[in-house]
Amino acid sequence: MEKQKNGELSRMFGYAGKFHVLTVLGCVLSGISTILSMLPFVCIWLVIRDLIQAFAAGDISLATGSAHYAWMAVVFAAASILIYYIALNCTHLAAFRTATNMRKSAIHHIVTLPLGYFSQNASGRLRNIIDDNAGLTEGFLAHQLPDLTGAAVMPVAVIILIFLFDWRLGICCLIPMGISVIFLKQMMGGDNAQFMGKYMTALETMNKEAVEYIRGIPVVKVFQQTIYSFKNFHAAIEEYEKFASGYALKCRIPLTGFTVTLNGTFVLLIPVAMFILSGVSGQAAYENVVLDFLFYSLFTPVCATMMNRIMFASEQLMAAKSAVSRVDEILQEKPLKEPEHPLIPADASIVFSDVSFAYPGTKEKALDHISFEVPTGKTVALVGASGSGKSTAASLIPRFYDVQSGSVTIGGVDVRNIEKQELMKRVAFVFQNTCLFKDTLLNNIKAARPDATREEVLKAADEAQCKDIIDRLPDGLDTLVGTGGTYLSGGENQRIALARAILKDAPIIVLDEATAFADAENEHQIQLAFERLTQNKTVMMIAHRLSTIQDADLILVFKEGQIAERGTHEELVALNGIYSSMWKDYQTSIAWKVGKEDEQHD
Ligand SMILES: Nc1ncnc2c1ncn2[C@@H]1O[C@H](COP(=O)(O)OP(=O)(O)OP(=O)(O)O)[C@@H](O)[C@H]1O
Repeated sequence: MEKQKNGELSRMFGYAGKFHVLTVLGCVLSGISTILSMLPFVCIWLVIRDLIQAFAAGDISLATGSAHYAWMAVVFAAASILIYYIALNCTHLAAFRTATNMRKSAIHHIVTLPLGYFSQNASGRLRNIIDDNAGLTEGFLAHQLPDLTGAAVMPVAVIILIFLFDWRLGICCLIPMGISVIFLKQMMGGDNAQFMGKYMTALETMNKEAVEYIRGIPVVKVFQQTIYSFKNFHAAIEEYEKFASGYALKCRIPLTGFTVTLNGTFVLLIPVAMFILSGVSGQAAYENVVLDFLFYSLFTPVCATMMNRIMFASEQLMAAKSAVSRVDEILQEKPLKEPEHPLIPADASIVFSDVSFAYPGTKEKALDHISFEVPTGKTVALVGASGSGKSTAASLIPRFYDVQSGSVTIGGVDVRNIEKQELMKRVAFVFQNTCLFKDTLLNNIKAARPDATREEVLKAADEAQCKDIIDRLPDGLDTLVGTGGTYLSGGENQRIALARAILKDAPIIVLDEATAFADAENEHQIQLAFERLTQNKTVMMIAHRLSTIQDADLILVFKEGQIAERGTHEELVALNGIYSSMWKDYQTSIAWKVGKEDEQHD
């Protein structure tokens, strides 16, 4: 993976676009607000000094400046709050824009990636990276970054105040701050600097496994299992717990040191003040030391608060840096390579020439030197045991993956030399699991061809035998389906998928186990829809139900990534090999089923 040249912060600014100016402005304002927030302490000190001096002189009316200083304190405090409010508005605006742009960039990029990327990266993980990480960055830029800038101004202000009042007491304030930085470094530096990346990976894995677990809840319920049967989820929780508690344990001592040091400033301040007092003589000098001590007493908690803010902001900075890197990881994934000189296929024939393919990250070949031809308008059926490579072969036609050796051609052109849009126009793919978006049925079917009219959608739905579904739904074609919408059965979902494919009217149809989830009634309707869909098309079809493929022009029997047998139904039955025994098994199962039904009718 290409290494990012710029730091994470500048990449965050990159996402903000022109809005990054607002982040900078917000940080500057936050710094000004911090300085202003210290001035009331100076004013209060001046009020106290005025009062003490007047009191010592025995005439309280001499404290003429007190009211003035008190008002100044109010004005500075109000100005500090107002400026901080404006600062946060600026940083929030920029943060919202940054997070939105991060999400948009990732989502726009993701749709350009080969489909195979999604089988390697679970949806739970991707959602976590895109959504949660953008949220994390938003929180950091909106709140912690301006606080961090404000906090960075603090030591400078303390140093100035050291010279303004008593440098010895000022140093007493600075020493704990300095020591607390050492503890802070222990918490955030060394091995712990890598912690946030590992922690977020553990969190992503846990999210991914949680999604898998929730998807599998029906299995858990039906088979009376417990969470422990989902070992991966359990392991992910334990891994997460290991990181979280491991980090907490590592931070135990430095965090205690940090808190104690910051809150223990008085341990230094009081003896040093007493030491200074022992060295002065005269009431005025005595009063001055007490007044200076009072100032630092007031000021110490402000230093502690600031250092705490720095600590939380530093932690958030680690998280935000890691978040940006994760989103960048997605953006660096290579999109599907577009051909430099795209070619147009002459027809809808498909040719696999000596194709071999192994899934990314695996050594085992899912397809091993596969060759076959499907002339335009003909049907090829792929059969074979589970895991024999049928779906893999089908997925190479629309370039869900690219072959590693050999070639897949459509109309004489290698699919890698066909423009993505052109390829998608030519191939309609009906998946094993049909995904319906949370939208109306109309829009779900229209996804295949967004410019289709309502009439065209209705015609396609009718041809896909969806009329009964539309009539049954409360708002017909305008009924909301998909997650949270009206429920459709597996077979009904597949008929909708077939309606989509009919509407698309692509010359090549790839059907992946289109009847797998259907009951008898649905299967009959799917069969009718399928016949309509495949008229005059080149068809590649994967089916376990041998009844649906007897008329195929070519049947390929897959075994461990290779084609073990090929021919028409009759030829393969006569061959007395794998297909013939599959066919016998199928015949037996049909006979058994018919026998059962007869028994029930008797
Ligand atoms: N995304 C993937 N990553 C890694 N290996 C995979 C992936 N998808 C499939 N495989 C492996 O590739 C081989 C072929 O799988 P494929 O899904 O093509 O078989 P299939 O014949 O279609 O099986 P089924 O009938 O069960 O769908 C199997 O060993 C499978 O485990």
